[in-house]
Amino acid sequence: MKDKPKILVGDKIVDEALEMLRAEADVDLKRGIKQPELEEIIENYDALIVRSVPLVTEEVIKRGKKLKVVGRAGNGVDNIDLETATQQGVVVVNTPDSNSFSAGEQTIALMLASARNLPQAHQTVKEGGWGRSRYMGSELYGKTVGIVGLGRIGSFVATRLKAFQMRVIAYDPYIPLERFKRFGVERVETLNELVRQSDIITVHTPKTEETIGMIGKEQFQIAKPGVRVVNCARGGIIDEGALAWALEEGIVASAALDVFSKEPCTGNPLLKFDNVVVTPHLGATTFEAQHRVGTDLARYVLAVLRGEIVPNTVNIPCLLGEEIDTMRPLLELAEYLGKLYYQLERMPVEKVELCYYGEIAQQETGIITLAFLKGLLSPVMGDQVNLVNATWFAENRGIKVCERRDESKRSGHVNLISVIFRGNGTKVEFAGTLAGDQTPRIVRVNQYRVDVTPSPYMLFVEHIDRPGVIGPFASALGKANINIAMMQAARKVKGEESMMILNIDSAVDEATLADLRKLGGISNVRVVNM
Ligand SMILES: NC(=O)C1=CN([C@@H]2O[C@H](COP(=O)(O)OP(=O)(O)OC[C@H]3O[C@@H](n4cnc5c(N)ncnc54)[C@H](O)[C@@H]3O)[C@@H](O)[C@H]2O)C=CC1
Ligand SMILES: O=C(O)CCC(=O)C(=O)O
Repeated sequence: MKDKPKILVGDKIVDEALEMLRAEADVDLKRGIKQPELEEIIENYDALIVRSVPLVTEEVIKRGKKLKVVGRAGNGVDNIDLETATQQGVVVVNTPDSNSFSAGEQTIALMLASARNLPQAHQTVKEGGWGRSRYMGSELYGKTVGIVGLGRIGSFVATRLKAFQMRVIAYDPYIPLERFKRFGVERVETLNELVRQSDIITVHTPKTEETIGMIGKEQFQIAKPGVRVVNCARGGIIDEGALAWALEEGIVASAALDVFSKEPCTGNPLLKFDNVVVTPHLGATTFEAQHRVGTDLARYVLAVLRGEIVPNTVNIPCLLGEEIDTMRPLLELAEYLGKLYYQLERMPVEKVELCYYGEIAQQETGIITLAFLKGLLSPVMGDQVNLVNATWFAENRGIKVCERRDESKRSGHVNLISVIFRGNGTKVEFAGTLAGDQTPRIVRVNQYRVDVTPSPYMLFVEHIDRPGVIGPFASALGKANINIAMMQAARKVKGEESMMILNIDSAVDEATLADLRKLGGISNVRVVNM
């Protein structure tokens, strides 16, 4: 019996999620695990589950010799070294949709709390005071809110703030105008334009090289006096030093922060300002979000461990849940076409051209190309290659990969994947399609038109097209007790070099192969295992 996979859970996830994991795996829960311990024990685990801590560094991933998947219970993956995970073939999955409502609501809660001085007033009353005049606030009604990043959370915040009758403007150069229209948001062309017009600025981008410090001194210098800022995305998107300066200068009326460049944020200079409202990274901390995050992630991690493709895989092209089912047969076909190459040919590959014809050309083909590369490299690299690192391995082996899409049908097929391999000045071509029942079929092997269903044991035989060749070949297999399930002969020109492809029911041993190769009219016999 196969050993159960081992999963290390490095932070709190809901009990229901733990139960789901325990049904299929051995689970160790080490809430709040520290870096040195993580590095020491990670080699024992197939999967690691984290929240925004601990850091999943290069060291952690490289030491995780068995590690197949890192699950992030939440959205931001800035605590995971994605590059190393990708190189090592470790799948990184997250649950970006599961906590958006909570993070969006926290943003609005923070916005209101800081505009109305709620935490400060609360504290005064608790301490026996009253002091109503000290806590004069501002309405949201009629104000302009500037949203930086109109993704999941930004758009959630936009639609809620419209109900407050605010004017909502947004800056997000990476999304089409249609998305702004859908949420009734005015698009501004530049960040500075957003800053100039906003009474409140709220940031909702990921933390990237481009977004770190994007609201900095330059922006505070052109902002409306009395601007308020909210950061419920990632610490440092609003530059903390520049914010402290703008608070000192009285440019910023208030700031509300759920996230910090260093967390926990003990000792952060922003804490000394009365008009800075803070929470300890609570955006996703609701019962509902944690339930969704935990159970969604448990499902994804277990599926990856079973070898399935899941939505929200961060380091392969993103697929939606329902797309995966449509894609599965195409991925299988592409992998077969890849697997065929090094089993039939010896020429080193310099360039691969994948051409997607027909309906398939309308699909997101990136992942199909990955499946092809996985198939291509696995006969020479074994299990270490997977969808995640296939591109990296191909690049490292100097294989250039090009994709082309053409929506017209080719050779009468509704879908066709054609692959041309180039190297040493020569060219090899395979093509495949899906039959009506969605089973993968190989329909071209170089100049031969065929129609073959890939199977675990196959023989590709080059022979002369003349009587008395195929019969003895089949008899020799029979004598070796190897059953032929299917057989197909293809030729270009009558009487010349031809190809026969056989699906057989068991492996052929070396001695039988040697006998087959000696038969009259046979020029080459190659074994293909799919
Ligand atoms: N405080 C908390 O507990 C939580 C924080 N988050 C954080 O919230 C942020 C937003 O999350 P989602 O909305 O789910 O992400 P998302 O990926 O759906 O949206 C991000 C948007 O930012 C835009 N963007 C990227 N670079 C930009 C730039 N330079 N200028 C303007 N726009 C840019 C993208 O085009 C995209 O539309 C992330 O940083 C995430 O980690 C998410 C959940 C909980
Ligand atoms: O609660 C957490 O783990 C952090 C949530 C978060 O920041 C995220 O999902 O990006």
